[in-house]
Amino acid sequence: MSESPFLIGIAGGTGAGKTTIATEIVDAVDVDMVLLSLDNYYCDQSELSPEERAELNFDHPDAIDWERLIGDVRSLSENEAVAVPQYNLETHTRERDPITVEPEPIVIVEGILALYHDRILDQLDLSIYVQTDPDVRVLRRIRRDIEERDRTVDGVIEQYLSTVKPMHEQFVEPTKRKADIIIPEGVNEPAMELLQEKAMREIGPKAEYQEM
Ligand SMILES: Nc1ncnc2c1ncn2[C@@H]1O[C@H](COP(=O)(O)OP(=O)(O)O)[C@@H](O)[C@H]1O
Ligand SMILES: Nc1ccn([C@@H]2O[C@H](COP(=O)(O)O)[C@@H](O)[C@H]2O)c(=O)n1
Repeated sequence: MSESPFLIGIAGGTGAGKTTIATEIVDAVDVDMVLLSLDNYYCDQSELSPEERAELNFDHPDAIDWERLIGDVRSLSENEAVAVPQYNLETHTRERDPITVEPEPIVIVEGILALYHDRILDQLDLSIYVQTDPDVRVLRRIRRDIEERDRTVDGVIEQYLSTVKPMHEQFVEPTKRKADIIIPEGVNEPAMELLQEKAMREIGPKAEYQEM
């Protein structure tokens, strides 16, 4: 692959539907893609006790290992493979072994702060902000965190009020102004069709070139 991949950033509050949108684009467009989630780039906290880890603020930009993320996005944009860290959201720790990810014609970077850092933003060809009502997001989050992240209702509510909501207002929501496109309420058919067409248009000539 000689050309640079097309880089898409998808930001938005917790539970907005970022992962769902990214996955739908990957599934619907007949081109190989890399999906890079900011959830993989949380700093390792294994030196702390489980109780101390659970108290951390995971919604402040300092929670993210930006150097690693910025380096990996740059490597993928230069068609180099990367070793993506694997993060365990139940234990708040980084797994021992990363997973090697090969470059592909489309790279999607997805996470609450995907549009926060200028060194990521500068590399993006298309920036998207998913805007979903806070009450919808928090209801989705309660269900997801209990089912998938081994959390309790009380824990989710406490975390939401103490860090998730204030950090959203301070750091996540303002990145909406940096987005090329704002998608309301997560996955919706017209928006998905437009995004899929856009991805195909951008990558079409490269895909044809690859087949030669
Ligand atoms: N448009 C939608 N309608 C209903 N449920 C949705 C929709 N989009 C996402 N969800 C659900 O909400 C939860 C959070 O969605 P997700 O895509 O993981 O959000 P994010 O990545 O923004 O945190 C998941 O359980 C998902 O299945
Ligand atoms: N150890 C961690 C790391 C992150 N979180 C929360 O995840 C949210 C971001 O993920 P989304 O899929 O919801 O975008 C973020 O709001 C953090 O609070 C966590 O709980 N524990």
